[in-house]
Amino acid sequence: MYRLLPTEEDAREEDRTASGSTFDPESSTPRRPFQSMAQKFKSIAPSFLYPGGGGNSSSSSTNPSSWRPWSTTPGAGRNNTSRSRQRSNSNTSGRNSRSQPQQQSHGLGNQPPIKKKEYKLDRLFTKRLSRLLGILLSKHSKVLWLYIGMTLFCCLNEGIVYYVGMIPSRYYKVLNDKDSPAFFRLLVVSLLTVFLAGFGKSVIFLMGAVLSMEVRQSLTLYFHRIYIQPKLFYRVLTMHDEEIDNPDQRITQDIDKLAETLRKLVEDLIISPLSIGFYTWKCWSITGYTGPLCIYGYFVFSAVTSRLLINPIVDAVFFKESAEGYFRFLHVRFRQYTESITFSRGESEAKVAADDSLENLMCSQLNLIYKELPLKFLQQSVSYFGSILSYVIIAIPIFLGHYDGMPASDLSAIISQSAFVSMYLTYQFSQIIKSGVELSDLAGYTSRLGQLMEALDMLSTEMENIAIDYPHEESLSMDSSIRFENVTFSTPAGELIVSGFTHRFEAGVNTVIVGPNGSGKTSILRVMGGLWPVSKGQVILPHQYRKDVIFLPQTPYMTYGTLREQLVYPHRKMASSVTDADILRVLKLVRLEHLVGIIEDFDQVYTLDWNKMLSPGEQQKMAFARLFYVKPIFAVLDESTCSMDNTSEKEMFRQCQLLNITCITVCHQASLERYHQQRIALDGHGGWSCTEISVSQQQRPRSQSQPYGLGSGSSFGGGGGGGGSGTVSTFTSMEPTDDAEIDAHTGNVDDSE
Ligand SMILES: Nc1ncnc2c1ncn2[C@@H]1O[C@H](COP(=O)(O)OP(=O)(O)OP(=O)(O)O)[C@@H](O)[C@H]1O
Repeated sequence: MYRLLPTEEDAREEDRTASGSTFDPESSTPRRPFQSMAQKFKSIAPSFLYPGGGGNSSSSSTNPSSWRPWSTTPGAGRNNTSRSRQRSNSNTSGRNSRSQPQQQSHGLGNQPPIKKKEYKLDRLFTKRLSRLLGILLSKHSKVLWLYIGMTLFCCLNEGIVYYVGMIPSRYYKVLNDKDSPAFFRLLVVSLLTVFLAGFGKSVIFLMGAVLSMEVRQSLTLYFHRIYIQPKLFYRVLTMHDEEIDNPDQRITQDIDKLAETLRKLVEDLIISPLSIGFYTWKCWSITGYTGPLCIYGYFVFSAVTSRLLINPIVDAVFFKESAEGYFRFLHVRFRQYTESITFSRGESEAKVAADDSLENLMCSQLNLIYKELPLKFLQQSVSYFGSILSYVIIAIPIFLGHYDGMPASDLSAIISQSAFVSMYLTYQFSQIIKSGVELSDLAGYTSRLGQLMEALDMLSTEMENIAIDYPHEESLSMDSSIRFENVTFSTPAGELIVSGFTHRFEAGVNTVIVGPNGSGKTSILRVMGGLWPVSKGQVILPHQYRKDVIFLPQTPYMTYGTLREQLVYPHRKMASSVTDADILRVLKLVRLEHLVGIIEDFDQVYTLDWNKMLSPGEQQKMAFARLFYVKPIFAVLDESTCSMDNTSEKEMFRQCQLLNITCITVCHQASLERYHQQRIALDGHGGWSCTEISVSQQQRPRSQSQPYGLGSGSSFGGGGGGGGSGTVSTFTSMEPTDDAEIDAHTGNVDDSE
């Protein structure tokens, strides 16, 4: 069966077990000021929150050279079994890598330290941001046009804002002069301009919101394109889940937050250079050089101080987002495994895990809040002090006597103008300082997305190299067999699974693959499907491989949609060509006719309900319905009938035979042999054997059939434990398994039919 990799939760559970301690949120130390909180966060956060930590730099997520061993390098040659094993020994990879850092960091107070300088505003950030901006600002992108439109509109609005800013000084003048007609004219004009300024601001807000949406859409589409790719998707989620935590969260949430942050930055800063130039000139003309000098000095001081305060925030944002992803992931898993948890009465353990994860999240959030505090303080002080500064600036020329002899009405107008101009200039600068927080958020999100992009790049290169070094060739002839020629392959952790496997899966000859747990039965299918590379040999697939070979996993994927779409999954576009008669025919073949009474009609869309409406056995039948609709040459079945009753199971194989579908079956029930003509047995140490299943064996009642591993006369090809291929040994080394019991137990029922 397809093996679920240990998740972070499993890892942490192992971690706790190893340390002999259980985290109890109730008894954990009370929250103390920032330092102790951060320490506590470090101590309880899962190790994946510290990429490359634990003093074990080889597991760093950002260091390409430390990528997991299974990856191939350009031009890597064949015969790398021993090399991959070497690599697996020297690297913290695969299953070993999961436990190693945990052993170092187990318990609650022995976590590896945060790599303080990992995420900050540096060259790497600039590189990653430029790449993201490159995606956004490509030639025909709407983002570019929105940005240009927003810039123009902001410039226009700035003109109106300046006009509004000058209105008070004109009021001072007309009021001082007691000029009533001028006052009423000014009133009308000011009302109109204020209205225009308000309208301008709301249009800018609208454009900003659309811009943020477009940014999100463009980036998400880009990530969908590079992430949801054949095989690569699988590799990220199953083999690189340690390096890239929660890619789903990065795509669904981090991009959204990045888009929102970019919107704020653009809105705040889009025309800052223009406004700063203009208001510097205006300020100079009113106050002389002292005004701009004071404001610029003030800005430089604030900018340097805020720069120092930003870097720690970038780290904190990154870790908070990781903790957020983990927390959400845990709840998704609860939903997914709700029944298993309830059956095993695991609710309290689930609660502890959820509380624990929430505690991590709260710690990282508090950590972020504390780290943002000094910056917030600086920002607030900068903006309040700015208003005082504007009066200090005009005070200088007044006290120096530059405006001596000027009428009071003119002087008050000048004071008002100067106050507005210098306040607006400091405001522009304070916006830049304020953007510091946004910039630190942006850097955090950029790191997370940058990491994902880099990992995906690396994996696609890996995939290309796999394609070059270990080709899964599609046969050029019309030969419809699947051929393994001297194939050797290992697990991602480098453990040899099968050595020198040579076999021809012929159409019309059903083959069963058997062996103890973990011996590599599913892995042979993974190699056949091109999910795993081989280190030696070749796999040759039928000419129309995609059409002729269909894989049925133990837990089929129930797609969201109509029954019609369910049936043609994954070829949704074909749904319209499926007639109602087709549906009824295949439902009957798999004994799911009762569905017709359950669903409203064949075009009614169902989402999660498919999993609720169909039991695991029925879901497996639905997978067979897809198979019977497509009628390929080969059906590759990975324990695909394990949840079915015996009668249904028998019926599925009978239908396969009637429809000329050849089965390649991985299974544990020896009873299934009766539907096959060939048996491939794996010993779990690289050895394998292939034997014919005699007619008498096929028809023997199940209670008398031998359990796997005891078939006399079988012989191994390949080297047990990685020995030279071609050695022959008897099959007796394999232990009898529980299959005998299952067999005897279920056999009676079946045989009675
Ligand atoms: N993604 C992975 N990373 C590391 N090792 C893996 C991975 N997937 C599978 N393995 C290892 O490969 C070996 C073979 O696994 P496989 O799933 O092929 O076994 P199987 O014979 O199908 O087992 P079962 O009978 O339990 O279904 C196992 O030791 C397993 O731990």
